[in-house]
Amino acid sequence: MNDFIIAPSILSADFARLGEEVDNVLKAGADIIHFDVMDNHYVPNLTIGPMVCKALRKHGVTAEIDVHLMVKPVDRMIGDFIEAGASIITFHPEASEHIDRSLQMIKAGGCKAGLVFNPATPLDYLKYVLDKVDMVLLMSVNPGFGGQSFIPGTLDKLREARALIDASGYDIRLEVDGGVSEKNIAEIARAGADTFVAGSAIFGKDDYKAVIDTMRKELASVR
Ligand SMILES: O=C(CO)[C@@H](O)[C@H](O)COP(=O)(O)O
Ligand SMILES: [Fe+2]
Repeated sequence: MNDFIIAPSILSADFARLGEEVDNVLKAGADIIHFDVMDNHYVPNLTIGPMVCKALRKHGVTAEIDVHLMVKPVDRMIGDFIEAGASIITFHPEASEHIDRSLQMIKAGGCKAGLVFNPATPLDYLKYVLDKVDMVLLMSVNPGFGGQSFIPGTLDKLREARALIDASGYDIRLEVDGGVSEKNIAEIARAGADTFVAGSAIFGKDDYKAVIDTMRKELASVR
């Protein structure tokens, strides 16, 4: 696994050719696949569920699948995604009645677990579960749609999250999601992120490899 992880969001892929799109973006140098699950309840949009995750595994995808649950309630979906072949499952703390239990369910199923913080959600929950999370995901847009602009205040929040993670001594990835592109990825990495979700910036272009190569070049200038 690279020090910096690039996680294309398939939300912006061509769903009619999803297997091929995932193969192409992995061939182009992506590290993992970001899989956005929206329920038209927690967020005002509806996307894909465990059956599609399972279909990608059946298609032959072996890369990690990073499932971002934007659903409420959370717990019923956890078992389904474990069974469907998810590698990482993250959820929004406001959407779970019992955050600690949801994290434990994910870990018990052999997946990595993470919490997702919306732009205006404070990081407070995190300090009580640092021993149970493998990933902290900061939303840099309000969840529900691809193609939105990066909210600049996320940079300070990333610095805050990075300090918390480093002080904890645990091995926790810090992921950022929303409006990430080759233009701002270096600045985002300097603020402390190590895992970068990008949907429209990659799938919105014809040459996925060219975008990912440029992102890696930008990241190389950071460390
Ligand atoms: O979770 C979400 C949106 O809610 C994301 O994963 C988006 O899919 C990112 O899309 P871009 O902002 O990179 O286009
Ligand atoms: Fe996402």
